[in-house]
Amino acid sequence: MNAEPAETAVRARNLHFSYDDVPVLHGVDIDLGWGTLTAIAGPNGAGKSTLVEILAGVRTPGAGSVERAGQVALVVQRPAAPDALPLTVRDVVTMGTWNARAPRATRPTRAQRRLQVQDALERVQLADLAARPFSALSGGQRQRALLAQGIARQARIFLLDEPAAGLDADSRERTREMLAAEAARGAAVACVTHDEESIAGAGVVVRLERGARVL
Ligand SMILES: Nc1ncnc2c1ncn2[C@@H]1O[C@H](COP(=O)(O)OP(=O)(O)OP(=O)(O)O)[C@@H](O)[C@H]1O
Repeated sequence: MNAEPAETAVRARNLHFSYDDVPVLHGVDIDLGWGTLTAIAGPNGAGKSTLVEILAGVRTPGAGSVERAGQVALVVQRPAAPDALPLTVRDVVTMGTWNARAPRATRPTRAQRRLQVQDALERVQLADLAARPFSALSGGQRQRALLAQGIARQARIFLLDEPAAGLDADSRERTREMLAAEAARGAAVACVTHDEESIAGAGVVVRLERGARVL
């Protein structure tokens, strides 16, 4: 059953973007559907990361529009958080439950937050590593911890930027399974990927070449 208010989670139209004066996106349209796993494929430099950052709202397009029908979690493999910060994996996931904007009466209690965090850690198979320093995780594990942070935050739109290199086959498979599971729960999931199996397993494949959609 799909209880979401709209079929489209993210709707972007006619996106243009330039770094300084170098145009890298030329009029890209993309829709991400609830309950759908979308693979964003294409050669190096095609503009995939830039597109995902615009969809997530961390970059502003030079022209075009983006509508989001839910909260977004952007998952990158090498987050900007300095490695010197003594955060455990559980701390990072718990940060997802801080919502200063919510009225006090609707904020989860400490016990509810603990359950949300535990559920999120289990869904990404990191419960065993919860007490580890976040900085000691591998790239794939960090990616899963950030996915868990989004789950704990109850984000319904997950955008992942997976670099070409760095994940072994087992890690790629785990990530694939988790993303498919979140999509099966009704989330909108989009993943930049060079992994043929991820592309084959996605419900929708979007392909960018030189800043334009070819699929
Ligand atoms: N911060 C930046 N400043 C200037 N140019 C940039 C910047 N980031 C990316 N670019 C350029 O914009 C273009 C698109 O880059 P982007 O990272 O979006 O592509 P991509 O498809 O994600 O590539 P990859 O598969 O290699 O990650 C490339 O030509 C890149 O060199």
